Amino acid sequence: MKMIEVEHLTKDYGNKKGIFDISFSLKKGEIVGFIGPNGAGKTTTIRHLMGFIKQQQGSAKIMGMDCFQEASEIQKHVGYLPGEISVMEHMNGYEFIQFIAEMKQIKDFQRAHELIEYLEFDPKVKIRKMSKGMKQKVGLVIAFMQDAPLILLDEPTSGLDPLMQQKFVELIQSEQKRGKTILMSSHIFEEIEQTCDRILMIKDGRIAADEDLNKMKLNRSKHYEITFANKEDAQQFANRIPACKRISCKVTFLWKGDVNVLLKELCTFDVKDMNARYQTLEEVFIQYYGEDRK
Ligand SMILES: Nc1ncnc2c1ncn2[C@@H]1O[C@H](COP(=O)(O)OP(=O)(O)OP(=O)(O)O)[C@@H](O)[C@H]1O
Repeated sequence: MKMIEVEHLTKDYGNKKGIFDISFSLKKGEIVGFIGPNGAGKTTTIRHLMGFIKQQQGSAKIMGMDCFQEASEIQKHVGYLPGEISVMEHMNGYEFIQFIAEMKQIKDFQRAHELIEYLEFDPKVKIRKMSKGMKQKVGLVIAFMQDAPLILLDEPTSGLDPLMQQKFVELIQSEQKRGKTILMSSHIFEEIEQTCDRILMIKDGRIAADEDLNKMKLNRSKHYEITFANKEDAQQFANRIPACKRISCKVTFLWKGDVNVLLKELCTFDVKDMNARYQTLEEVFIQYYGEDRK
């Protein structure tokens, strides 16, 4: 059975806004990044999965259950971090976590305590006095404390500093080892690259890409930057390399073939410096799906 199964899901808000004919599924144990520009439809899709919105067409199922009709049953099995956390400002962090735990009938607080310690924040601070990042940590504790098999995270690292973003990445990696299935929306390719097996890209309310990241990593090219002793050499070399760019003595290009072919070409020139690195995931996406992917 699929953990998530979305088929032809549509919610038309008018003016070309909403989500249109969205289909995808997640198997148990998959960690999937949901990426797309502001307003693309990520939150709308996730809110359908949580049963907060009724679809106009199509269907959304979690563990075989209809997301809207069986929302309360589904929420028992799903950890959820909303994009915007609406919290009880008068409570402190711990009181709020307890309040949600009671609603979700969670009896064991061990995991919540572990997460509070891991995310390094003081849960006794009143929520109204918390920074955005601290509130986000409260939201993360709530999403993970239930030890649910499926976790939906809407912009999980928004407001977190780089150190905490890294801790978040490690948290996802350890949850994956524990067999969790996770769908997380993000604007940050690097974060998706570090944590996910698959990437779903949404644009203008439609799925624009559904790619296996490991296959994509195997297929990516290397980005070379070569500095020649003079402009003439740089130009002569550039004439032999398709789709390269030359600025003064420097030539940059992508290369996927046999590196020996490249080295043979290069040895006839006076090379001053050479840098090579794998393309980033973001660069691969720009290459496949165009500059306007965001
Ligand atoms: N209740 C609503 N009524 C009308 N339009 C809406 C409603 N909810 C969302 N929209 C519109 O639908 C589109 C998709 O919004 P959504 O919040 O799903 O995008 P998103 O991909 O999560 O964006 P972001 O990255 O900014 O959070 C946006 O244009 C938004 O303005």
